[in-house]
Amino acid sequence: MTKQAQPWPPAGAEPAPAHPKAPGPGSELGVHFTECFGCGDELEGGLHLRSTVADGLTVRSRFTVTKNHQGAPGLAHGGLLACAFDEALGTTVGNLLRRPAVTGRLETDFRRPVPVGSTLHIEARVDGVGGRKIYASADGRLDAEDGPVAVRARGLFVMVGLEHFTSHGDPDAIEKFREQGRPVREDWDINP
Ligand SMILES: CCCCC/C=C\C/C=C\C/C=C\C/C=C\CCCC(=O)SCCNC(=O)CCNC(=O)[C@H](O)C(C)(C)COP(=O)(O)OP(=O)(O)OC[C@H]1O[C@@H](n2cnc3c(N)ncnc32)[C@H](O)[C@@H]1OP(=O)(O)O
Repeated sequence: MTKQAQPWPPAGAEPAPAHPKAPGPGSELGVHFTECFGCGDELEGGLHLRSTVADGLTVRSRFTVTKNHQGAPGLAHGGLLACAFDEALGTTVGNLLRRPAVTGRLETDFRRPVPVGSTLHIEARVDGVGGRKIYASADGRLDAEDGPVAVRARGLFVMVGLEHFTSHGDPDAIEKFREQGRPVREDWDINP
């Protein structure tokens, strides 16, 4: 049986303009939570992904693969590459639309091996919105912004209210998150 490619974003999705208070081109997005495995600076073995707004609805992220991220000897583990894309897509959605959202679905295509020591340059964009659903996609290139594509990903994010985090998360960690003062500021649209 032939598998039919599904349109992306799906029919019915609409273009999603950046939030009026979204950080502009050239803005460094920083760490959203210091204990985050994707971007946090407190975890030695974390991915330490760093992100910068490019233009429009695009964010460029960088992640250097270390020995902490291996699957096969000397090569990145696919699950950790998926984590890097979850982070890159999530930070794109969160910061540009300024709505709390969580990953509902994440698809990854692994096209080339990613060696330890290489840097993955991930370009992510918001493709559209339909109701509470946000569609985003990203390409990851090896060692340069115009390097060969190693990984591609698509994510479906679902807008949630703050209660998603307060009712399911750890109160102490949430308190630490609040004390860090980021990224929930007055200019976020909190209630979906
Ligand atoms: C003080 C607290 C902190 C506040 C934080 C605030 C801001 C965030 C901060 C910074 C942002 C910056 C950076 C972020 C960086 C990285 C982000 C990483 C993101 C993650 O790593 S996050 C962890 C993994 N993630 C989860 O832990 C989610 C577990 N999950 C659930 O919590 C529920 O499952 C939920 C909420 C997803 C939906 O549940 P729900 O009950 O609210 O809504 P429902 O089920 O009705 O879905 C609504 C519509 O989405 C469609 N839909 C849902 N899932 C789908 C799927 N898989 N495939 C296709 N469609 C799907 C339905 O079909 C329906 O579509 P329709 O409306 O058309 O019917």
